[in-house]
Amino acid sequence: MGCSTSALPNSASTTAAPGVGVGVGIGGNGGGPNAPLPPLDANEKDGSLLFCIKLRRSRMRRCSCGAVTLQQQNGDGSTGSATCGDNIMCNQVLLNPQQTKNESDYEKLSTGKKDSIVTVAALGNFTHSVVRRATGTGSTGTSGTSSSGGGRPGHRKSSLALALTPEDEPMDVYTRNLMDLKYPTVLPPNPQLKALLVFHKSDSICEVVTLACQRHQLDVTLVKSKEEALDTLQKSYATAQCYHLIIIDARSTKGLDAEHIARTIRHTHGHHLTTIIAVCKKSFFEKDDALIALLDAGVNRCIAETTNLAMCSVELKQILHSIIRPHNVMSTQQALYTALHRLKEVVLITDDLLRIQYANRATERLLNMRLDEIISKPLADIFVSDLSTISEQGKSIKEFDGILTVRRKNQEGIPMHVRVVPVACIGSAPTHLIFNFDIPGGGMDFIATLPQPKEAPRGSLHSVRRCSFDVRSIASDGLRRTSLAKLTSLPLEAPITKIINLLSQVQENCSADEARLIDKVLEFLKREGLYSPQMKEIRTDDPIATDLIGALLTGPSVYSSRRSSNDSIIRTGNSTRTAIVPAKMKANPIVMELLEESLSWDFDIFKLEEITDYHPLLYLGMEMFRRFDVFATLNIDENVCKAWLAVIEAHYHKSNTYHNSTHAADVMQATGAFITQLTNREMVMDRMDEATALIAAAAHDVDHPGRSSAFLSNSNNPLAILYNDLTVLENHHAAITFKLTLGDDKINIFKNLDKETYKSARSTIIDMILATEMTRHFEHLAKFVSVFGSEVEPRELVQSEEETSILMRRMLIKVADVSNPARPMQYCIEWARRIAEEYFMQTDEEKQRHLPIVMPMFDRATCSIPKSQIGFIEYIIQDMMHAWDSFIDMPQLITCMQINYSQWKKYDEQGVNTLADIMAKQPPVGNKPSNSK
Ligand SMILES: Nc1ncnc2c1ncn2[C@@H]1O[C@@H]2COP(=O)(O)O[C@H]2[C@H]1O
Repeated sequence: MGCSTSALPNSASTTAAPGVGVGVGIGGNGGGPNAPLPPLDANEKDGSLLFCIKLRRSRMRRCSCGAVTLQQQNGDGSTGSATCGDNIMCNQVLLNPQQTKNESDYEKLSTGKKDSIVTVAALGNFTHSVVRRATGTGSTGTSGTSSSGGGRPGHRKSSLALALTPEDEPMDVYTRNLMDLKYPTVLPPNPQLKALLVFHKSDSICEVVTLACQRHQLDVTLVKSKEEALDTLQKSYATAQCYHLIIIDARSTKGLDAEHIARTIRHTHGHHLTTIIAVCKKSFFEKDDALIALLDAGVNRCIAETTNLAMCSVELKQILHSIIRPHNVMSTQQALYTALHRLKEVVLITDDLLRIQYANRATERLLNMRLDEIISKPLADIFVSDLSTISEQGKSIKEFDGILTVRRKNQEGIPMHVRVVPVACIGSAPTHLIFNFDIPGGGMDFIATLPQPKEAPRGSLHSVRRCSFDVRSIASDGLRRTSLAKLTSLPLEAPITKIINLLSQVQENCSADEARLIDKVLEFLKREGLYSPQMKEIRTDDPIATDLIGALLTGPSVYSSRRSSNDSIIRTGNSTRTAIVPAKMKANPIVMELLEESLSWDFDIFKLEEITDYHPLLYLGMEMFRRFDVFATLNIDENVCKAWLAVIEAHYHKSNTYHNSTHAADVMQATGAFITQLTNREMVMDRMDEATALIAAAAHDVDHPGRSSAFLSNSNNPLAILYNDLTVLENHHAAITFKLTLGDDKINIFKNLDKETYKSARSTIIDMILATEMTRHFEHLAKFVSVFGSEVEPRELVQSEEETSILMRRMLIKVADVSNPARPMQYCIEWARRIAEEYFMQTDEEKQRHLPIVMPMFDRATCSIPKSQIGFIEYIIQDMMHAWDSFIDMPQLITCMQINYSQWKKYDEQGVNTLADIMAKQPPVGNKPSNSK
């Protein structure tokens, strides 16, 4: 738990911000404790001083004297406010735009000298009121005499100064400096800055850092361990708070692993703009490796330890200026993008070579094109008019204003009034040109009368830009979906999506009552069951592909009629396997070296299998758990996780050539790689989602008997009886995972979760494991494509954001489960060999026991492995990989898949068919799996 600074020594000395907020603008005030009031400037008349109040919608406002004023927005627009204190002159008064009309309201608030509202100024979207401040004795200069302010008597905080950093600025009061006006940007949010200090002991260095933070009016929380730090961040996330600055003690790795903490924080949702500082030993600065490792882990700056408060304070001040302030400003760009995107006016931005870099939604509508048809195109493609004048003008940094004819898709040109503004982003030559189109007749009505693009995803190329969101917010980020545009071209759109699209369109133009009814209809239509797959017709003359695809995608009923009378029951996994946890697992340097690459797509899982003596899941699992901080998320000891992995691994059958613990480790590895890529794309899953995804991956095939569900049904296996032939294996994998886990306290990784969290984790894990069942493959894929590739907002297609997240997690594990055809070729071939061998063994047993033969073509004597792989890729893998790549942006999946596909085609042409043929061409990777249990 984090301890508040009140527990720290000297925490009381936080009141003043010495030497900051030098008054250089309107109403500037030195702001230091003893700073004199600034001289009157040209704006002052009759002893009055002008200053700015930015009007905001928030209800709680802090007056500069430190008290909080409550603003009540009344229905009629008037504002009822409480004053800040007992007869104290308040030098900020909280106004809304309506209030500015009513000076008397304001006067009522100022119970001392009267301030008055002089004018209202508008800057961008924000309205500012210029307020004439009463001066003279008893005025604001002495407001600090209030006991409510918490400031020293006579001290006036820097609230009226032109603040240099947000922390210098008082809440809700901004003055704009010249740079802001010249290079307009959205002013950053201006909350109380919070610092999280991670020091494992409160020594003199920690004390000095704390004091320096307090000097700069940071709200400090001190924690002593990585777990506490992450816990505090997680809690702050839940309460929509944030830490702007995190300072980690990096002086020794004994107490804290600063590098790991920094990396974890940096990968945690919402922390890409958090400033992370490492306090290092002075000696670290003599050699660069330790510091570079910290910086690579996401630390913004390393500072040397010091017991000198002044030095530390200056260092901190520089950080506030040069990192935190720009980060705060950067964080506001999202608002600008959103505003631009939603603008009814047509805005388009090109680079200096007139290639389109950005187009807002209105541009799509105007041009009747989808974003992927617009972005990166030469501007000349969308104009009939000659553009040479513009480019000439652009080079000499002049604006253009004139009539140009725009070419709509498949239509004749439309003359438009176009204004072009060149902008220089770096250097003085224009790097970008902003195009603003005036619509003839004005307004959006004109655009609405134009035929609209049929399948335009409502997004922009900025989907690829870094956007802050987690999977749950996918629904609210229209931008994100552009890269999914190509999904709509997959032949998988469920008819239901079309219906919802049409109804949503009708809804826009109907009465309120009709709209309500349509809402109800939509609610029904969004229910899960209606997303029956529009299954791709299997058009293949190849009997092997037909066999395989049929067996994978069809339910058990097909086989039930083929049951033979002399079916027997096979024994399924032994639930009392003993797990051997290698005692020295950490000490093996070869394993550790290999695991360094454990998030890479070409990770050698077969080598891991070999060097861990068939314990790849234990080693890989611990590495994944460590990397994704599962121990902290589950609040569980590492040894419990280790024991859990060992038991789960022991319940995978070594005798299976494919469905063994190496496959589980492989799926877990792919899951880790996908989570990392989602994080890179800032589509962050929360920590619990990551943990449950990894657990589901590790356990998703546990106790697999090496035979398919159809085989179990055909052979009256007790599991098939238990689960009524429905999703037999996956139900068993999920059930046995929890049976094993809950059955032994020593491996119960969930034991420290509260009831609700456990319930939700359990449900996620079960859902993910069940999603690996192939009979619902097209259903899952169709829904994923429908929701993430649709032009309709995802939230309009699903019941809830949680459902969106579920769809994503299902696809994640599905792709991980059958990612082997998209792995580097040598691994892909080895997996194909292993699955073929397992299928052959099933066929052998079916023959031997006179059971129906589920895949007759998978006979070791005759089967063509390349043909089976070609079919598998064409019918199962290809569309799914494209869909997933569109979502996650991992082009190597597609590249590998295409290379493998070509290789299988080549083998097929060469007549390289049987396992023996393949082996001759491509010897197995790693050790051959043992065939004995
Ligand atoms: N390379 C492959 N070739 C053929 N079938 C495969 C291949 N990889 C995975 N599968 C099948 O896809 C199924 C996915 O779910 P399972 O792991 O239960 O069982 C898997 C295999 O039956």
